[in-house]
Amino acid sequence: MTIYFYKAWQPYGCFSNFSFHGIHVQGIYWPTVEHYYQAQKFVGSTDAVIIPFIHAAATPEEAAALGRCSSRQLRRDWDLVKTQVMREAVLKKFLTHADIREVLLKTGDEMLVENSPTDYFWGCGANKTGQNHLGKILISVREEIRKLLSLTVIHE
Ligand SMILES: Nc1c(N[C@@H]2O[C@H](COP(=O)(O)O)[C@@H](O)[C@H]2O)[nH]c(=O)[nH]c1=O
Repeated sequence: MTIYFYKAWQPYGCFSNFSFHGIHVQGIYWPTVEHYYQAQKFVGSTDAVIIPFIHAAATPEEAAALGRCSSRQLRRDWDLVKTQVMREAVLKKFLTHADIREVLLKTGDEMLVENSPTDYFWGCGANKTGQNHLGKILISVREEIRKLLSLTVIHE
């Protein structure tokens, strides 16, 4: 049975990038994957000054609002790198937090779908025809963690 998730306070909300499960990346702590992801849009761009503000945003909603501002200049390679940026952050999240790693592993081989009514890239969109890249990333992270666990013990 397909597992749908979207808002952090709904069932399987820990799969949302807006859930408060922080990650360390290259020595910097980010309060949510969403903070990290939105900030990466501006690495090396002329609008990189926004990065500390995204980092300091009190909520992921605020971080997303800053990152989604259409008048700012995104890094040129963003469309090429964004899926890999997201995958690395999501992998880090589930390697860092044992409780939600268990939730992810317990989903077995179920399909995971970000049930966003508006996002046809990361989610399935309003009519379920979206590409669901976040769900696909979670499934591939689930597989990678299973492989890692079969080889070694994860050190948090
Ligand atoms: N979960 C969730 C959303 N979905 C998230 O939004 C991000 C895409 O942002 P962008 O590339 O800027 O359009 C990505 O992390 C996706 O999972 N959006 C929301 O407004 N609220 C939410 O609770």
